[in-house]
Amino acid sequence: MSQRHDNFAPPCPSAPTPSGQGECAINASSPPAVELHGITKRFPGVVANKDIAITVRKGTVHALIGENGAGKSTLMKILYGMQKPDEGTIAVDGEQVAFASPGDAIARGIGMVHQHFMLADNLTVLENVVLGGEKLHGIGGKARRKIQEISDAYGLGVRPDALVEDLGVADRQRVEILKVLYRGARILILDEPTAVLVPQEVDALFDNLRELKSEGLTVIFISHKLGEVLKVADDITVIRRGTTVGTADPKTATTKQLAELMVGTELPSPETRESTVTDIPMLQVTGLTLTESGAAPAAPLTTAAPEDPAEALDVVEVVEGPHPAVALAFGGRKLLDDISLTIHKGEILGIAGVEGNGQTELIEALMGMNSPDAGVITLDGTDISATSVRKRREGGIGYIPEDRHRHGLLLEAPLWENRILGHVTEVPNSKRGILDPKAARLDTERIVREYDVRTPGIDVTAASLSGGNQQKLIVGREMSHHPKFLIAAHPTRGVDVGAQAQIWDAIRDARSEGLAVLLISADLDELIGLSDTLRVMYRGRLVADADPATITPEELGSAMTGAATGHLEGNDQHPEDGDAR
Ligand SMILES: Nc1ncnc2c1ncn2[C@@H]1O[C@H](COP(=O)(O)OP(=O)(O)OP(=O)(O)O)[C@@H](O)[C@H]1O
Repeated sequence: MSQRHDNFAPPCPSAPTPSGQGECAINASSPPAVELHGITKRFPGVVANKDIAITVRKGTVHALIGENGAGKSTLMKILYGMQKPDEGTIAVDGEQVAFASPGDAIARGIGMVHQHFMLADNLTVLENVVLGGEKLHGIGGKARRKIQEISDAYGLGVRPDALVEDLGVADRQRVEILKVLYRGARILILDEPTAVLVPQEVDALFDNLRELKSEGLTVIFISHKLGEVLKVADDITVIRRGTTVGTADPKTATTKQLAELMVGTELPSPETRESTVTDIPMLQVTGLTLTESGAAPAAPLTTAAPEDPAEALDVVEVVEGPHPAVALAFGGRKLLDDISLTIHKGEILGIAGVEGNGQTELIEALMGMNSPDAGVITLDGTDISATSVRKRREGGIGYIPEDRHRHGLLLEAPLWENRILGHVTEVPNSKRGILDPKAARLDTERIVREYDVRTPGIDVTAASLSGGNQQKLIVGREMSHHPKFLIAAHPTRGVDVGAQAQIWDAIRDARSEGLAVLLISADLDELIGLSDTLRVMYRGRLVADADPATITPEELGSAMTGAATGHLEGNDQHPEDGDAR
């Protein structure tokens, strides 16, 4: 497959070129916002960045794309002072810089918004923004005025006194953006900013980005969503296997061309194949209810390195919350409100919903990680409502978690131990109840091969894999146990287009052999394309059904924000939901 296309130019040279030479032409009077030249970064067994050259023009939105493990995050961490390059130079606004820490980068006007938001829920927007930046504008009236001023200037619509826990995902993201602007950022790095947004929210974010660049700010963002990249970027740099392979012009390039340049394959489509839904129920949930103060916190799998690997590789213990009657007496908010659903053998049931509407609690209830106040869960005809996480896993539940760092991996453990995680008693990890590291290692090597996990070996830690490669390892592990029922939460989040197709294929192949799947995804194309049945979750309730064959992402997106449209088969009276509300 050709690596270069007519629309692609070689990487920009480090020095500004005279005008009239395509995308690299930069107004000589205005130095580029960022110039990276000859950046090389090595990790044991891996060259993450190799002689990278990128020129980011001031006042533009610059997209960084590339397959999983290509080196995008490493490069941005270098620009933000989180990591030091082994070789190469960085120039900001035409001046060479060397950052020892993010503090140095912030002082030079560089801000980064991470994929995982870092706001304190129980504080207000104002408190979150000033936290750690008290010296800038104090903590009172001056800070408030500054926040309002920034919010108005860039159309962010942020309310200083709102409590962060009351804000949706898109609002939180705007607070994060405001926070870096408050600290004086003129160059913003956004790491996969649209991964958690519905289509309408993506459009609003892009309006904000346009606003920022019209004020002369520069945005660099990492994304795997090529359609969005073409919509908002002024320049696109493609990274492949650690090095820049070209820049693309969003005015003329297509997603197909970008995908080819990135991974050498065509853009996959998640369209559902022929239906394989049977009438045999695999998972049945009736009347599942969970109130806020009764919700048990979901403990992490464990992050400390334990002495006994078998102990570490087992799954969480449930922490009991207060008695349900106590919780109700205090009038807790319902996180799950009388949820009933059935997933049949061979069926993928997709749940659409803005994050924070009960999806996490539903997953935790199905896995046995919280204690619902009421409701019955049966798996393949057996009541599992009161069984442990381990028993549910052994009973055939596969689990691709929402948060792979909290619930999917032991970050400091090697890959082969992560392959055992959650399946410690099962073949091939154990033989007659005794751990079999040799077999587990061999099987890890198979998963690495089959799922194309890019790694120098199976003894490196999970933390050293790129985000997408961590995801491939988890999917490979879960599918290897041939579950009866799979909880797939954002199964392709952070995964490049090539690996995405592979994960979709793995799920669909297993479905055609009878796997029942609960699919939760913020990627509405994926949700619509893969699901046989769609339900919409809003404020802890399943409020509507939709037909994946006819619904559009936009229609689904508005239903998710609570405004069910006529295009949905509005479903206050779904047969399984009990009384109409
Ligand atoms: N701290 C580290 N130690 C060892 N190897 C690392 C470390 N950080 C990154 N790597 C390796 O460097 C390479 C580039 O990783 P990076 O996270 O930059 O990729 P990426 O393009 O951001 O991928 P993704 O799209 O999956 O997030 C990968 O092979 C990764 O395993």
